[in-house]
Amino acid sequence: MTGDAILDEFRDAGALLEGHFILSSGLRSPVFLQKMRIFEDPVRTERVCGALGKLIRETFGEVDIVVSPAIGGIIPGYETARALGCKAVFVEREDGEFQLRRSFEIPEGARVVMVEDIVTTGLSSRECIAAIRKHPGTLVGAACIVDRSNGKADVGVPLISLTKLDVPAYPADQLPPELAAIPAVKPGSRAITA
Ligand SMILES: O=P(O)(O)OC[C@H]1O[C@H](OP(=O)(O)OP(=O)(O)O)[C@H](O)[C@@H]1O
Ligand SMILES: O=C(O)c1cc(=O)[nH]c(=O)[nH]1
Ligand SMILES: [Mg+2]
Repeated sequence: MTGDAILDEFRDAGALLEGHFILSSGLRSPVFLQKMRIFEDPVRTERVCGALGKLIRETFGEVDIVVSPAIGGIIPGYETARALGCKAVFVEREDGEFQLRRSFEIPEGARVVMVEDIVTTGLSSRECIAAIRKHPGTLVGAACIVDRSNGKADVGVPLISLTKLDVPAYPADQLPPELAAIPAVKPGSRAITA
């Protein structure tokens, strides 16, 4: 699947949003990829994650476990694992920090790939990787559907993506006037409390 075909999936799903968004990192952007509009469609999700699984196998070889960061990573992690024929587990926040919970295990000798939906700064990926590294198992690399950092994010292991984007993201105190004029919304789950 080409990078353009991936972006067409986002367009066709109504997942390519324009407005004023507060990203997980706190940065602001006029563009948001609402991946859940992809994941609401199992057939589209199978197509996209099938392509990610293929790229992972070509790049990293056989994999035993996919680990993803909740919430956004859970569905693509599961579907990519299905394409790879391996297990899917996820990390979730406990006191703000990603942890492997629910009796999930990453045993000694397991070949692990981290699967993220979207990478912007790479912060969530690095946090997920830090949680993975508390367990035995060998992290062979990281993969995402869209890399909004255009290849600039450093997650500490090789990161592959189905497509790269170069979209603006600004610190909150450096907004261009056209963005400052629009009320900001925060679609993601970081810092949401019960
Ligand atoms: O590379 P980063 O700067 O970390 O940004 C990307 C992260 O932001 C989103 O998650 P978010 O924390 O918004 O929550 P979600 O997974 O529940 O959507 C997305 O799912 C990635 O995990
Ligand atoms: O950086 C983010 O938080 C982010 C960007 C994006 O386009 N989509 C998303 O789900 N999260
Ligand atoms: Mg996320």
